[in-house]
Amino acid sequence: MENSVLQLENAAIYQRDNLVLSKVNLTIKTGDFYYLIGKTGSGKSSLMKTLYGDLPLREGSGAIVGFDLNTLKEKQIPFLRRKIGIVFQDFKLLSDRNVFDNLKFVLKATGWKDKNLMKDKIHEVLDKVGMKSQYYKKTYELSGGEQQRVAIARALLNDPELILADEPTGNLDPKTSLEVMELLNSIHKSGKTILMATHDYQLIVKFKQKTLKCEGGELFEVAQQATV
Ligand SMILES: Nc1ncnc2c1ncn2[C@@H]1O[C@H](COP(=O)(O)OP(=O)(O)OP(=O)(O)O)[C@@H](O)[C@H]1O
Repeated sequence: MENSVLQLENAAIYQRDNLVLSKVNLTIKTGDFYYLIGKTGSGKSSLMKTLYGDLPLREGSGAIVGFDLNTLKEKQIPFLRRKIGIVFQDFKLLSDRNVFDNLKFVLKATGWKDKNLMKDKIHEVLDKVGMKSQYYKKTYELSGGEQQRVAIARALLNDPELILADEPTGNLDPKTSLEVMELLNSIHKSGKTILMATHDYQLIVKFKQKTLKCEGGELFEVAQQATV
């Protein structure tokens, strides 16, 4: 489909030999924001991992940000990950270096060379997440919410076509979760496409978006949650 960034057709999602989801049909277009919900063990993370090349797509067809998931080779995975920003529940920042160097590490690993351009880009993304003034801090000096902001900044570095966020508020208290969600919402409003797995009912009620549910080994779209 013309402006789709993600398309799965009749896909089956496996963890080793266990079939986790079958008959998955999904199209995400530029500018969409989808939640991915479902009980623990229902397959949310397995689907995400298949999308960023951590699990192979063995059945059905799949395309993401211009890559064919059926024929994706190991050596293409870093290039795929340059075009998607991934945000994890546990932030996955490097604790031995400061905020600036965490982001510089990613830029260097993805082919950036010019020091001034790297510096400008790092300050630009940190500014977007409200962390510009804390660029010199070690990541262990930051609160969970601040660490997740830096992780979101990291996901924005290469101007991704799609952001995959797997339980981004899972380690945060309710107030901080709301703040991080507001940030993701503003990033969406600035034109980014987001797929976000979450357990957090508070958030999906407050910030209504299109919602996909994993249940009974299948994936389907459900009505947006009504305000309670
Ligand atoms: N590394 C693995 N090897 C084998 N099976 C796995 C592995 N990881 C997950 N599974 C199984 O795959 C199924 C789906 O797990 P998955 O982590 O995708 O669920 P989830 O919806 O993300 O759950 P949660 O909300 O708890 O993160 C579960 O039955 C789980 O036990």
